[in-house]
Amino acid sequence: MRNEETRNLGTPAIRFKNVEVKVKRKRVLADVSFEIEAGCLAGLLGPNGAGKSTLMRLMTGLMVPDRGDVELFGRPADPSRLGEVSFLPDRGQLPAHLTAGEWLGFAARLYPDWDGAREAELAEKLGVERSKRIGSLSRGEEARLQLLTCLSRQAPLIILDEPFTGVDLLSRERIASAVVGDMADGRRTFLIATHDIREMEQLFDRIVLIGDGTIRGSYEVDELRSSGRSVESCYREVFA
Ligand SMILES: Nc1ncnc2c1ncn2[C@@H]1O[C@H](COP(=O)(O)OP(=O)(O)OP(=O)(O)O)[C@@H](O)[C@H]1O
Repeated sequence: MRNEETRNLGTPAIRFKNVEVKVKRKRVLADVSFEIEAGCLAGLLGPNGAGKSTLMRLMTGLMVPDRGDVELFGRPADPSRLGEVSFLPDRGQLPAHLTAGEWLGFAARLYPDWDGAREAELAEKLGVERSKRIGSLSRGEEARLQLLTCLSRQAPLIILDEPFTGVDLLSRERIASAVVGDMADGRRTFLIATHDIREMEQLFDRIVLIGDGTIRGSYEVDELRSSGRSVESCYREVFA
C-alpha cells in the first residue's frame, strides 16, 4: 500500500454508482458500483468482453451511461474534465505520418500539463526512438510511445487500458516496475486494465474484478495477502 500520509482518504478519485450501459440493446454493464480511493494504483481485471474498456470510456465522459452516476473526485465525469484525466485507450492510433519526436512535440503543445523533463526521462526508460516514423513502429514500440504520451502529463488521474499490448515479457516487467511503479507515489491515482496480472501484481493497491458486465469483487491487495492469497489466486477463484 502507498504511504497513507500522501493518500487522500476523503473523496474517492473514481466512483461508479449503479451504472448501466446498453450497446445495441445488449446490456454491457449492469448495476456497476465501486470506488477507488485517491492516490491508489488500482487494477481492473476480468476476461475478454467483461466491460473494462466500456467502463474506462465512461470515465472520460465521452460515453454516457444509460443509468447511474460516474464521478471523478466527487464531480460528474464529463468531457470538459479531460484535462484531469490522462487516458490510454485500448485501440488508440497515433498519426502514422509523424515521427515519434514530431508526435511528442505536438502532444507537448496540445496538453497544458505536459512535463518535458519527465518526457525526456521516460523516453530513455521506455526506449522510444524519436526519429522513427510512427507508421513503421512495431506494436510493442507503439505501445511504449502511447505510454510515454500518457505518463508525460501531470493529470491527477491516469487511466491505462491494456498498456502492455505487444510489449515483450521482460520489457513488461521492467516498464511495470521502473515506469508505472516509480510514478505511483500516492499523489496520483492509476486505474489500469490489464491481462498481465503477474507483472503488475506487486504494484496494485486494489483490484476490481469485473465479469460479464458486473462487479465480481473489489479487494485491498494487502488484505488479500494477509489472508494468504495472491491477486492471481483471487482472479482464478472468481473466474474459474
Ligand atoms: N460498439 C459496440 N458494439 C457492439 N458491442 C460492443 C460495442 N462496444 C462494446 N461492445 C460489447 O460490450 C462488451 C464489453 O466490451 P469491452 O470492450 O468493454 O470489454 P473488455 O473487458 O475491455 O474486453 P477485452 O479484455 O477483450 O479488451 C463486449 O461483449 C463487446 O462485444
